[in-house]
Amino acid sequence: MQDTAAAAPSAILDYVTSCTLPTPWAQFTLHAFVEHGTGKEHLAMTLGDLAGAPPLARIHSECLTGDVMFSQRCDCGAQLEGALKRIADEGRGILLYLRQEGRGIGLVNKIRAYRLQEAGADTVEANLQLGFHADARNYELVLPMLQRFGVEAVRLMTNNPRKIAALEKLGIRVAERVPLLVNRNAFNNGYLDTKQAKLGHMMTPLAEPALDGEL
Ligand SMILES: Nc1nc2c(ncn2[C@@H]2O[C@H](COP(=O)(O)OP(=O)(O)OP(=O)(O)O)[C@@H](O)[C@H]2O)c(=O)[nH]1
Ligand SMILES: [Zn+2]
Repeated sequence: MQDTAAAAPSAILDYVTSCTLPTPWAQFTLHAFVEHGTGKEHLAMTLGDLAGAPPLARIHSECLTGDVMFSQRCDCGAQLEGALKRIADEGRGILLYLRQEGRGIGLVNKIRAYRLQEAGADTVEANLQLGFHADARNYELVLPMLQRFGVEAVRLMTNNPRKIAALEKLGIRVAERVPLLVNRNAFNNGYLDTKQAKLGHMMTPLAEPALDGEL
């Protein structure tokens, strides 16, 4: 059964239900959405009152290997943890967890792409060799998800200029970009350099105090 929704129904996904989610850093509320057509289950984690000034926000793309299995090939797990810690520090914010694994190509294809990377391709070349775009993600779900919480503008934790452009195209104002530079290591150094060189990621040093393990 669907809970009573505060926002108008969306044509592309349903808000279903929520529960409290205690984490090491704060007690969040976890919200479940189901996308029409694909049936994919997308999540939001919220903390505090989101009305008023643009809240701190993270739009996180699923990375099972990084978020769950502690993979050091990428920076995803550390970014997820860093984003939740920052929201907890402010006592207010929202994280959307979008099920677009492997920049939208899925887990099995990401593993194929990793295998090609072991043979010398970089992260972009591997996607292209498999017949995919370098980045196959779509952010259209973000608008109805944020609308569910009355959020029209955000302070976005990201290094990805294409994510900012995608949100602004949807009509979501990015009031500020908050860099999220975490866990550069011997295994993901080349991957992060390729993201900067070929995907335009902004790998600038932070102008604010670093989190544990942050660059
Ligand atoms: N296809 C592919 N996907 C990858 C690879 N490494 C990580 N990913 C996926 O990339 C997504 C995260 O993309 P990133 O570019 O790290 O981060 P972003 O969300 O675009 O940018 P930030 O907001 O700065 O973190 C997740 O869906 C990961 O599963 C890879 O080598 N190949
Ligand atoms: Zn990852």
